[in-house]
Amino acid sequence: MQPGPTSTPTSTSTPDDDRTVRVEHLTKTFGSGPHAVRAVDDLNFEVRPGRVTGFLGPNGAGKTTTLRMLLGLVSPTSGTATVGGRRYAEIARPAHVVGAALEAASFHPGRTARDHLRVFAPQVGVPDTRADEVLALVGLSAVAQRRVGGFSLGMRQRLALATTLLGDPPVLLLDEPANGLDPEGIAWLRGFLRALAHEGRTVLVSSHVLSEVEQTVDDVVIIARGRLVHASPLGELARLARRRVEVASPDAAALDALVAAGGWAVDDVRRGPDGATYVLLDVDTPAVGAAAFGAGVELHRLQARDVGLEDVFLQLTAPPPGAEQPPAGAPAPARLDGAA
Ligand SMILES: Nc1ncnc2c1ncn2[C@@H]1O[C@H](COP(=O)(O)OP(=O)(O)OP(=O)(O)O)[C@@H](O)[C@H]1O
Repeated sequence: MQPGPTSTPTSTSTPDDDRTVRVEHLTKTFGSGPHAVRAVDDLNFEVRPGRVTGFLGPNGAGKTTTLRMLLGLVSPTSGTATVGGRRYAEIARPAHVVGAALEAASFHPGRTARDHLRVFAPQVGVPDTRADEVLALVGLSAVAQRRVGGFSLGMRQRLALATTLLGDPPVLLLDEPANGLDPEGIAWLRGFLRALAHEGRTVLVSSHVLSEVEQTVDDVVIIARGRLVHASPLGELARLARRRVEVASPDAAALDALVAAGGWAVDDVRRGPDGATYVLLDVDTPAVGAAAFGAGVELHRLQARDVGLEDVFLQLTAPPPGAEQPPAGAPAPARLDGAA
């Protein structure tokens, strides 16, 4: 069984508010004039402790820039990014409050895993012995004395996680931690992040692929073009997935009449020498089948085509129609859920 990341749950020692990550009216514009890039645009969201939150958006959506602002590595053009109500620069012992792994960390290839951590231990203010503790947490004890240069990508990701855990922080900000992991590595990461959240920590994990984190996260914050497009528990996102039914008949006129009589919303219709095919929304196959049977309409196909979560994610983050390269600061698409 996967050991918990620490033996002392943080939930009893740290008040909830100290672990809340909050982004308010956060905006970052890089450059100025015609070449300005609005990487983050009036972004608002909150990440709660005791849960794993997926911070999702396509490449270039502004995830890394937001995380960098939370870590005080980039200053906002306006708005605030805080952990426990404080900007990173105002936190007294930051490594004991926020653990962060941004992009693939660079390791000195000649150093052993243990030495890598021992270099960081004094900066964080923990004893050398903490290196072995965090190596054990991420399952790297057996390779503690091996040089990092020979590590696989998965081992490097684990070492990066171990580094973030040195100060036993209650808040973890992880940028694409599943990147490049094989299915076994992803399964391990899932269990590990869930254990961290179970201890009462705040875990924010960015990804540009929802399916990568779908089985890990409790909540989702989805951004596109620097703006919030959706924030909710994962279950609410699933409710946005609309049911679809594909129905085909060799008698196009009869199918037209059936669809009109049913009053169903039509997502798509195709006509050809073999008749017509409709894709209907928010209806199920028994309802369409029963109506066709009742009206005596011959069907050649009747098939459910449910929309998966990934489709909802793509729909939410798709560029507005006709805007392949949206200009800096372009307005976000309409929110499907009215999220704030
Ligand atoms: N230092 C910078 N100078 C200029 N533009 C930048 C800078 N950093 C980021 N950007 C731009 O800001 C936008 C958001 O980038 P960011 O890296 O935050 O997105 P992301 O969602 O993390 O994407 P990815 O998944 O590809 O890492 C992009 O258009 C990027 O090119």
